Amino acid sequence: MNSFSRVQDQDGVIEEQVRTDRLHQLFRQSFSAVFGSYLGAAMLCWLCWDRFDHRVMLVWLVLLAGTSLLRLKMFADWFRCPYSERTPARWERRYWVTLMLSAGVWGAGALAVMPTDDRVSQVLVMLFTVGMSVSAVSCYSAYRYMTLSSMAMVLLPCTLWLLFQPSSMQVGVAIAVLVFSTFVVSATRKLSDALEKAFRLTRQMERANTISTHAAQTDELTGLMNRRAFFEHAQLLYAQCRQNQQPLCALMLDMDHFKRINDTYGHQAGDQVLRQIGGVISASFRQADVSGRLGGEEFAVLLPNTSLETARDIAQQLIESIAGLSAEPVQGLTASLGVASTQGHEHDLHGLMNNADKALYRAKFLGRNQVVVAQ
Ligand SMILES: Nc1nc2c(ncn2[C@@H]2O[C@H](COP(=O)(O)OP(=O)(O)OP(=O)(O)O)[C@@H](O)[C@H]2O)c(=O)[nH]1
Repeated sequence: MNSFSRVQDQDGVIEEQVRTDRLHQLFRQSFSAVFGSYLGAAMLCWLCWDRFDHRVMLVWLVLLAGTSLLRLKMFADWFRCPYSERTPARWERRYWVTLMLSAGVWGAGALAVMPTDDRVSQVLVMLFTVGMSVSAVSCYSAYRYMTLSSMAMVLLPCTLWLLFQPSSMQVGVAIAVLVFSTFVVSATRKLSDALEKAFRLTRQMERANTISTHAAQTDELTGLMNRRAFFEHAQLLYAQCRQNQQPLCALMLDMDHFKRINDTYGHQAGDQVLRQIGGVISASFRQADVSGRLGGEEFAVLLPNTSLETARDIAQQLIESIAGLSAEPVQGLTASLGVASTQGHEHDLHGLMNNADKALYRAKFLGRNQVVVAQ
């Protein structure tokens, strides 16, 4: 994969994360709206009890109760759903459908209960529909299209009806509502843009932080942990093994006559060898093991819950894997290894590493290309 498509890929991941953040925000923001919309309708009915047709009012409230229950069921499913399954692909459509149902019943019901010959009731109904639309801005701002369409479903039926009435007062109210709505519509754009920008910035900062942390901990040449990161992880592993009363083994590896490789084939060939050693180490150990390049051509690995015998066998296999490497034009690569364990010893991490180091130098002293176990 080239760097351009990698960047595109990462941008795609961020876009998906932003979409998911918006969905979570939508669910967080709008739970109370389910009760709010029903209460609004109930309050309007109570205020206009003597002015509305009771049968129409009852049908409206029953239908609204149905859509509210549908929405509550959706929220219950959302809260029960595992975090990993709260994805836009799974929830956006369901949310949209229930919202449209609920807003549609609200808007159509408001028109149905509104008496054609009672101006006071008409103004009250309009007051409530405007109130409902404004609260949609605060509840659904993470999704502009949801805000706008729920506003339209609630507001438009009554407003359009008023707009085509003979009285100038009714037409005036409808025009005022439409003018007012245009301001709200432009506010929704700014609000949802600001939210999206905030989500994107947060995700980009998280990504930059991950990249810089990884860079600060990684040895560029081999891809293994660098010295500092190795000792940070080693401390944690040591404490964990001590707490669980498990043995911890340390392997110290040093390439033999590496200076000769550099001098004979050049520094770049030496770098290539180190890269290959990094590859062998990465491929040879478990996830629970901690490995790193301590500097130059020296590497270390910590093996938790491993006996000294197993660690020695692993070190021997490592020598064989290195001998089998083909790093043209370099031939006959060898390494020396020192192995030590906390088993039967009372030393701390530095004591353990020191013992492995002493064993390594003994391996060098004994002629290199071998494993020596610390006594
Ligand atoms: N190519 C390359 N060489 C490095 C790097 N870091 C250290 N070296 C070289 O590794 C060599 C280490 O040499 P020495 O410490 O004398 O060890 P050696 O030649 O391997 O000898 P023994 O360890 O005694 O077998 C030096 O020449 C360093 O310059 C690196 O990142 N890349």
